[in-house]
Amino acid sequence: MEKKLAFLGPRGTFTEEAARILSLGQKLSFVPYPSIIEVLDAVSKKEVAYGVVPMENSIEGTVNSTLDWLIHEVDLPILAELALPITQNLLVAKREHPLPLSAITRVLSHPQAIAQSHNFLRENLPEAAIETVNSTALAAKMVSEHPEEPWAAVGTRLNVEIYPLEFAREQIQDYSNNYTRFVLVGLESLDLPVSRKEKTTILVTLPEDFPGALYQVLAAFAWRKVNLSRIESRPTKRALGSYYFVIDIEQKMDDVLLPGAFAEIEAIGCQVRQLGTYPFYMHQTNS
Ligand SMILES: O=C(O)C(=O)C[C@]1(C(=O)O)C=C[C@@H](O)C=C1
Repeated sequence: MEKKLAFLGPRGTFTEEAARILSLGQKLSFVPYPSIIEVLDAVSKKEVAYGVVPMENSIEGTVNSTLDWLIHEVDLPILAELALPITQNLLVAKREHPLPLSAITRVLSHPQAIAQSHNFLRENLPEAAIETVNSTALAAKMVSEHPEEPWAAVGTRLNVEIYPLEFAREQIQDYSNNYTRFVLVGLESLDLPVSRKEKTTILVTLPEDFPGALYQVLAAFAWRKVNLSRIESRPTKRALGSYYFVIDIEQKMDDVLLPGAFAEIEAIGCQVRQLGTYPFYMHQTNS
């Protein structure tokens, strides 16, 4: 039986696009789930073998629900990561006479997509009500199902092929260099293409009342000349002002350097949890 891969649905999300690129050449059946949390839970409960979810956008930053669920609720290794260029478009239902922008009363999309097109929406549709939903494709589907309403969705070009929609305006994102990083998670291994870039992500908990602990964590990598590309603090949810640090390391897990750095960090009372060691891919074009 074909293994299943869960993605943030419905059909036509950026996440589906990322999932298809990440699993190229594999025989997998794709299953849409209505939210990021449901994707991660489906993998954790082994309803599916793999899941793909968005992790970070270059304009809007971390997708908190992904990171928090991976930290607090499930124990799923990251198997691969893909950076995909994102272009947002204003989509309306297909109709006989084009709908002028000034007639649009409601704009629907995923909060990240709204945030990526904030200036365009403020300048061109100042009167429209902005409403957030679970994905860009859900917004597109809802707009296409109500052709009689002057509504618009912010979403991918792909949606125009899937739903009866047309472009009201193409390329509406506020910055042209718009990328989102997606992660593939799963409890089973997968044959992935070799990549020139490998990464390791860890979660570090600092001891309480230890002045300079974060400095010492960073020092353990610095003197080994290990490159870090991200350090992000997320609340532990246990007390106000108590944080985890999520650190992206620009190399795969090895036998010497990283175990040495982790042991040094643990020796000062920190906890280290590996979230994955995986290949990183960069995709240059999108649909
Ligand atoms: O709604 C979608 O199409 C998604 O795949 C989600 C998502 C996100 O969560 O960041 C993915 C990429 C874009 O940054 C906007 C939305």
